[in-house]
Amino acid sequence: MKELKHLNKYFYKYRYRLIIGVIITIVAKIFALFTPRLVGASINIVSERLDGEITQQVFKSELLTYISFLVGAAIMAGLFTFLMRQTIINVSRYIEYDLKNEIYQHYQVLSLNFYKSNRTGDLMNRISEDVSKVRMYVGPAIMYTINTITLFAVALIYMVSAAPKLTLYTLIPLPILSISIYKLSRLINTRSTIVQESLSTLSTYTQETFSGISVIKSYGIEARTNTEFEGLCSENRQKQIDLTKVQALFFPLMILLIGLSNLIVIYVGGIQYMNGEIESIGTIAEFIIYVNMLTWPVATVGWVTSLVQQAEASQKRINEFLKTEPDIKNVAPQETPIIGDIEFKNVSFVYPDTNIEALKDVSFKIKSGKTLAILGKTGSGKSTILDLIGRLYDIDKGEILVDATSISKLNLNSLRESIGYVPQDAFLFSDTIKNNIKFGKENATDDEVIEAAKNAKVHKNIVGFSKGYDTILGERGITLSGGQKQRVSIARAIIKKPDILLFDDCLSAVDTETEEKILNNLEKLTKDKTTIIVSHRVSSAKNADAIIVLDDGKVIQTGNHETLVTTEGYYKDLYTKQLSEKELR
Ligand SMILES: Nc1ncnc2c1ncn2[C@@H]1O[C@H](COP(=O)(O)OP(=O)(O)OP(=O)(O)O)[C@@H](O)[C@H]1O
Repeated sequence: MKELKHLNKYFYKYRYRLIIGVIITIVAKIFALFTPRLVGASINIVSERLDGEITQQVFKSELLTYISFLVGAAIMAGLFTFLMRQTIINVSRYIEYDLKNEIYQHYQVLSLNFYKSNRTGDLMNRISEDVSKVRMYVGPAIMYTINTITLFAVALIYMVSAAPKLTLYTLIPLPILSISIYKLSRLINTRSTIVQESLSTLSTYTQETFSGISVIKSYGIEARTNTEFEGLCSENRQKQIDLTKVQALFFPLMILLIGLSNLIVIYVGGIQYMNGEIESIGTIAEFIIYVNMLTWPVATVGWVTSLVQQAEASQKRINEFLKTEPDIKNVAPQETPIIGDIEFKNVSFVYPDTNIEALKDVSFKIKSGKTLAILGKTGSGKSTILDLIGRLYDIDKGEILVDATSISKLNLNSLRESIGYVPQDAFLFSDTIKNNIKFGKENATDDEVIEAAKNAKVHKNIVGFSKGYDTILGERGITLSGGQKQRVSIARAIIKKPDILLFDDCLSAVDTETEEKILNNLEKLTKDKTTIIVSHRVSSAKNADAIIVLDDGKVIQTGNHETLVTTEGYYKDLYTKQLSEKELR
């Protein structure tokens, strides 16, 4: 129960509703327990009339009274049972909602490293499956426990006062029932987990094949994927059948044990009645109802125990993540205004998960309002520089300064808000184009959206769609071409009018003519902003105020277009190669 202590703050938050729920549960059970007594009394009246002890008139009026009470008690029990669910189960839903939000908000502050070391499926499971299991503890488990305790307490008082010896005999099979249900529930849970795992493998496989459907079709491997899917499906079917087998035992086991208890009541009760140990025949009827009323709560003791165990395990998994501290800490609570001077001083960086040394002793400086281009072979560390400016990772050696202050000392929000970042793989949400652009500035007007799209040279494409800016993009924006996606992504960054703009090879899928037009627009827009353009093309770099060339994490060339085209090295070679390619076209 150690892990479940985390929920105490929520129990406290909803304490009044919970207390009312507990009172309602107790009242509901007290009303429910009137039934056996009233049935017993009604049968006694019948017996007394048969023995001629009371007149027909007394018999009629008493029976009618009992029946009215029976109906009244049933209605009240029903009403309070309804209210019981409305309070306790509702509280469990409130807590489920709070817990989900708590986990989600915590996920948001965790660093990229956390996301790399944990699988997406695992993150999703903890916020959905695990929270649902915890809810079962908060709601049903607590409700059934109060239910069982109240029923037992009240019923036992009634039963012992009516027939103590018979009570003892009646209760004998109940612990057996409870233990068997507990064992069965554990078996059901183990098998359900296996089924869940197989379902998640199946859905991951299906999702991947749908996302990569164009690759599957172009390679003509539909038949192979069909066979693999069938294999996974048949595995899943077998696991489901195994689960159904144990689930199917649940009710027969209960019926068997209820039957056994009924037999004991009739047999022992009958003998006791004949021996005169029990005064009235109605007591036997009363006990039969008690047995039936107590069976389900007793069964739930086993079930609830396994629910609590599962909830404990789930909460443990949730707590593991909630206790994870973000690697990147904000040490400056005050907002820091950013101008945009950037300096790297002997920066080295090793990716913690792969141990790849992506940057080695990198130094460069860029003044606010200037443009820096970074070129270099693939894997040379260009994107890493951009990630480090946004403090997605903290560095091991050296210093990164923004406005002459180490970025680790700047307010993290201010730093990130001052950056407009266009990633290498443009990620668009399944939403309208307009909202995808507005993502950069939530309160942007339509005119601002259009202006940003015009500057990113994508406006004409957008108005070409029948729904224009309201065109919904499919999953990952599949209705747009690669170049269109990149340009929408650029519009999203420039609408924000940030002080620092980072473009990560984001014109690679755009033809050189459009690239030139976009760069011209950007030149105007970024006049007073710090701009870093990562590219493989000289055309994107040639107008930059400064250019650095990276190779294997090291800066191997620094200068501007004019100086670098006249110096032997990577830049000049690239320039010559790309110039001849252009001439060939
Ligand atoms: N998130 C990451 N985790 C671990 N290693 C990484 C990560 N990102 C990049 N690397 C490694 O760091 C090195 C530099 O990668 P980076 O993405 O900065 O290169 P790049 O110059 O931008 O390459 P490209 O031109 O192909 O985009 C590579 O060896 C890469 O494998």
